Parts: sequence; structure tokens; C-alpha cells
Amino acid sequence: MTDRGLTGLPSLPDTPFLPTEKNLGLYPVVDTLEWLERLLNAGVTTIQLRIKDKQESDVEAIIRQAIELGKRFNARLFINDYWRLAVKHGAYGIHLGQEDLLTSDLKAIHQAGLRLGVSTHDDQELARAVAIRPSYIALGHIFPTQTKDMPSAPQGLQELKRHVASIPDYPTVAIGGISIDKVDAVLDCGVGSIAVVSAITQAPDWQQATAQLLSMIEHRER
Ligand SMILES: Cc1ncc(COP(=O)(O)OP(=O)(O)O)c(N)n1
Ligand SMILES: Cc1nc(C(=O)O)sc1CCOP(=O)(O)O
Ligand SMILES: [Mg+2]
Repeated sequence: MTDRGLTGLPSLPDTPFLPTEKNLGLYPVVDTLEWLERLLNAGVTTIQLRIKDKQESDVEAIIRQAIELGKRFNARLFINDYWRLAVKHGAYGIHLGQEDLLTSDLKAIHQAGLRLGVSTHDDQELARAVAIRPSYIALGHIFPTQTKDMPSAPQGLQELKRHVASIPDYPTVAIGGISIDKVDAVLDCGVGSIAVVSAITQAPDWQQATAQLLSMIEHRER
């Protein structure tokens, strides 16, 4: 079967994307430099800048500064969607969803030495992600979320566990509706990382929430 047959993608790199840690720990997803700086200062080491639906020219300066900030803190900073800018400014990594994969140059991202995270929501998307051999695979959405309109139903914990077990060699990230009270149950499914937006950015006390999440996720024996 050709690459296009298996993945729907025109061209894949010949080797896997660069590896990253198996357990990426707490993985906040934020949309401003202010949040990035706050959370890096709070001890977060894996983080994503997710700005939606802007022109590249409107976000280039922010993405450049974000990448500099990530390097200053020696953090694993993934840039969501804007893969050209991430390559141009030498990001640690890029996060792409299934739709993004259709319009991205995976060979260029690979050639530039950036890590790649890929979103999945079901078995078919998981098979496509595995064929790309990315640095990590995200599994969502686990629970209902207010942060993003989702076309599919939440996969829930049983599916998460099954999906994680099917890709034992990959770093995995669970995302979607994960509040502090759900963290232990999500970790019990074997994931190496938990990505959150509202559990931090909508918390009454973000510093307390971040400290609690860090302690629950990073100190857990896996
Ligand atoms: C860690 C992580 N997982 C999933 C996503 C969602 O990516 P995508 O499906 O491309 O949707 P947008 O975030 O671009 O709206 C993510 N960003 N991060
Ligand atoms: C950006 C994103 N992607 C998802 C996916 O399932 O692919 S769920 C999601 C939003 C996560 O926000 P919160 O932690 O507030 O639910
Ligand atoms: Mg995307």
C-alpha cells in the first residue's frame, strides 16, 4: 500500500520523527505569551502555544518570542498549527491535528529536526498517526469540553485505556475535559501526559491548580 493509501497523505519521511520523553508530564495548552511565561516560571516543562485562526503575519512575532522563551527555560514548547513559523524559528516541536496533516509538509518538519505531536480521536486516526511515526500521539477528547467544539463524542476512559495499550512504544497525551478530580483516573489508563486548558486558565487560583496538577502528574510512578 502506498503512503497515500494508508494515510491519505502524499509524502512521509523515511524515518521516525525525533523522540521525546515517554512521559511528558503536565502539558498546559495556552494562547498567550503571558500564560507561557507564568507557567514556565511555575515549573511546567512541556507546554503548547495554541493560537487559532490568525494570519501568519499577525502571529509571527508572538511565535518567535514564544520559542525564545521556551529555549530560555529549556522547555518542550510545541507550536500548534503554524508549522511554517515553527520551522522558520526553530521550535522544539509542532502539534498537528488530522486536518492540519493534509496541508503540512511533514518532510520539511522532519528535515528541520522538529518533534511532532499528532491528534487522534478514534482507531482510524490512530492508525494514520502511527503511520507517520510522530514524537507523541495525543488521544482526545476524553470528557466533554467547553474549550473547543468537537465533532465527535468523548472517547471516555475505557477507549483511552485501549488506545494507550495499542501503542506501547509511543509517548501518549490525553486531552479534553480533564479537570483535577479526573487526573488520577486518566493516569490509571497508562498515559504519559495530561494536556489541559481550562483546568489551569479557568481555575479560580491558577497557581494553586498548576502546583496541584504538577504534583499529581509528575510525582506519579508509571
Ligand atoms: C496535545 C494536543 N492534543 C490535541 C490538540 C488538538 O489539535 P487539533 O485537532 O489540530 O485542533 P486545534 O488545537 O488546532 O484546534 C492539541 N492542540 N494539542
Ligand atoms: C484543543 C483541544 N483538542 C482536543 C482534542 O480532543 O483534540 S480537546 C481540546 C480542548 C481541551 O481543553 P480543556 O482542557 O479545557 O477541555
Ligand atoms: Mg490544529
